[in-house]
Amino acid sequence: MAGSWNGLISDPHQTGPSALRNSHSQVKARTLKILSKSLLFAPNNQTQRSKEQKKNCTIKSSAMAFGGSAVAPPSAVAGAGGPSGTRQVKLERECELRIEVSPDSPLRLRILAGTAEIFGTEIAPEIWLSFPPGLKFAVFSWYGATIEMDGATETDYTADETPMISYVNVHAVLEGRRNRAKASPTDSDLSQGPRVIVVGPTDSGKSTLSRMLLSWAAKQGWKPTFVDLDIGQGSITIPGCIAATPIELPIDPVEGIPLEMPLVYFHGHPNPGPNVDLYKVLVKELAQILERQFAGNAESRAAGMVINTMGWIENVGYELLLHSIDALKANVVLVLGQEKLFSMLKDVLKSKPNVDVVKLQKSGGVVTRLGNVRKKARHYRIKEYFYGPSNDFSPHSNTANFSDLSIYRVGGGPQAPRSALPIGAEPAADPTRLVHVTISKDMHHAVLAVSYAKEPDQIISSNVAGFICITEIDFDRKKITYLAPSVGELPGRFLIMGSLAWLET
Ligand SMILES: Nc1ncnc2c1ncn2[C@@H]1O[C@H](COP(=O)(O)OP(=O)(O)OP(=O)(O)O)[C@@H](O)[C@H]1O
Repeated sequence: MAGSWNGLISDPHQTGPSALRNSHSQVKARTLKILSKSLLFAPNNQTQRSKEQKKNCTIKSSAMAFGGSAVAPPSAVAGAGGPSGTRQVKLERECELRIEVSPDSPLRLRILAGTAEIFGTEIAPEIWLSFPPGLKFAVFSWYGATIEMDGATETDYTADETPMISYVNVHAVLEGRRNRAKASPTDSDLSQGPRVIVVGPTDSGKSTLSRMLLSWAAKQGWKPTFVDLDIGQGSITIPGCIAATPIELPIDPVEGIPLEMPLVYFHGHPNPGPNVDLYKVLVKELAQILERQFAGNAESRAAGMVINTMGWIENVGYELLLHSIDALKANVVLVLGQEKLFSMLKDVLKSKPNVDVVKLQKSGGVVTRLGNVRKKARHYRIKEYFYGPSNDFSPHSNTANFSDLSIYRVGGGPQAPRSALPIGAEPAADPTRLVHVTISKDMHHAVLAVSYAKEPDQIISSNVAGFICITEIDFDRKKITYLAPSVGELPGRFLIMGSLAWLET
């Protein structure tokens, strides 16, 4: 093992982000073609920006050095209550500026001096970045920085106590494992890099930690695979999905995960409750495809994966976590902010000596989101899918005949009539039964996934190309009008319906 999970790294220059840069830029030419089918439908004008970001990303290895954690208090503290206008904040080393952008207007921010990063991605000096209303984030500096803000915030304050050192220590251990995997013969088990799963209750900072680990790894030239199993607040595509995508560059702090080639499976609901078995089936499907992909690509196998999970950790939620750990063969379990979950997992996984269960502190900056905020966030993710994070995509309103589309639901309906069952047995709904749906007025505003399946019986095991939202149904002319991310025919005729709906406001 290349270091301990909670110990400090003695030589950050060996593990800092630029230490591996050259060796990895040599392998970069072999572009990762991880996923056979991409989200064709997804608008894709984020690439250029990510590349520019990369040009500007120059974290030096020293910027990731760490040691003690006692830090002098920051010299500027803006209190809650929505300061506005242009102002500067001086961040001391290993401190962070926590910001909730005003719900009504965007915030501009730039680095005037020093270096700082947002959730693992370094911010280019002097360039203004614009953050959308309501966004919650932190600007962290390893060595100190002066930040300028322009616009209103709901709150902004600096914090000198963060768990960042323990997080970067985890990164360093993962880095060691990736290097060891890369140096191992490709046909040996040792060539598999870390498969990290981040677990914890809702609002413990799972997505944020996943993002940091991915961005730090990408910064060093790895292309780790991000697997997002959080169907409520997923960050790869719209809610109701599980998805995976390679991360080739540090994640853009404003635009998020690039939608270049995600592998997406549609559950259709913002929590697994309505169809727990389907959730398991989809996680298994996704795991199998990734397994195949890793088998043929030593580079992505060595880089490994970071898996984000749901905050549902009790009862069935806990079972689903165990199922995901098993299906994706996770070998590092990072438990955020919950002692009970940590000891339960440690206990149940002690029979697997190759699995490390590591407890990490939750950041005090993580914002708790109530039900209505989560609902809003889901709505915003769907809007973002069609219109882009900066409202710069152009979705299209298209029309189709009823007969052109075949819409299915997964689950529901009795599996067999009572008469066909053994005496005393109750008919149960088959969770993976496909049910053909007749177009009705209830489908107004429904968000449907477009399946890559060629035949109905392939629908459950197929990934999806993208999504449409039904905006109008004309029963007289038997026509449906829908919003799609692009013009032209749908990439498949089979559509999957769940409970997701979106009303453009
Ligand atoms: N250090 C921080 N400072 C300010 N905001 C933060 C910080 N860390 C996380 N946040 C914000 O807190 C919110 C919750 O964090 P995050 O999404 O990582 O939690 P989560 O455990 O994944 O939640 P869930 O399980 O509900 O999806 C997000 O809006 C995130 O941007």
